[in-house]
Amino acid sequence: MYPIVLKQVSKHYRLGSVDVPALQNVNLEIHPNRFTVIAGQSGSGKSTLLNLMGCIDRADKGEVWVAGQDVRLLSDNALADFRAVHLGFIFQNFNLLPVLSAYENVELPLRMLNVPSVIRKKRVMELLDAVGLADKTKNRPGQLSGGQRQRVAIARALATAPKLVLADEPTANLDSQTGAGILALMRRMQCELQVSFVFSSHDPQVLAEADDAVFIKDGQIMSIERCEPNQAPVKVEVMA
Ligand SMILES: Nc1ncnc2c1ncn2[C@@H]1O[C@H](COP(=O)(O)OP(=O)(O)OP(=O)(O)O)[C@@H](O)[C@H]1O
Repeated sequence: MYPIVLKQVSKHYRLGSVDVPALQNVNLEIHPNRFTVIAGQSGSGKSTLLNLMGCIDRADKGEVWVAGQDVRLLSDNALADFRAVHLGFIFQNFNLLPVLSAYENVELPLRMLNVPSVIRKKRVMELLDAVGLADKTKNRPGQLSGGQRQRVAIARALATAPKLVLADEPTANLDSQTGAGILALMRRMQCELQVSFVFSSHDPQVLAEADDAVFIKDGQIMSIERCEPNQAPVKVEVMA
């Protein structure tokens, strides 16, 4: 099963009396357990696409299937619950709560799902250990470097064991060396936990790490390249 399927998806924004087309008739399948990068220039529609995949926003037209669910059928409340169970999110600005410690930030999604405290503690400590921050559990975001904050955000995104993590420009606010470390960490977590990662990015470093690359321009998919290990990328036909 594909973690995400989009069929003929369109999205417009209204800016006063002006209609802004952000996505037009997008057809896309995200393959499981891979790094998929949505690449395109500023304003091409990457964030809009990621927001629809992450059930943060709704399409005007077309079908969005996430983890086998047609998300059009879910009410706003059901959609929020669905997101909490099935999806993890990583943002370029980390979006950690500044008043909470690293431990509490990672614990939060588990609290929201009423996971018992003993299980929460085990899970949070395992994840903070996995991202190399076992000694920073009490630090607040303001007491961590940018790379360390993004590590906390990765641990938080994985806390509920989602099969799909969406990352909006995850390396944009990091220097290239720290960004490379973050990408390597996400790759390791992907392999160990069998998670699909979907990134939006114009960072060449991120694109170089992609298994699958989706190139978008003016709200339309221009091309898709899928790359098997140790093989040259294969261009696949974009569905009209
Ligand atoms: N809330 C909004 N209201 C009106 N227009 C919007 C809104 N959000 C995005 N747009 C427009 O929709 C189009 C796609 O925007 P989107 O943010 O998805 O692009 P992007 O590729 O993520 O850009 P960037 O790389 O700069 O973040 C652009 O023309 C943008 O101006």
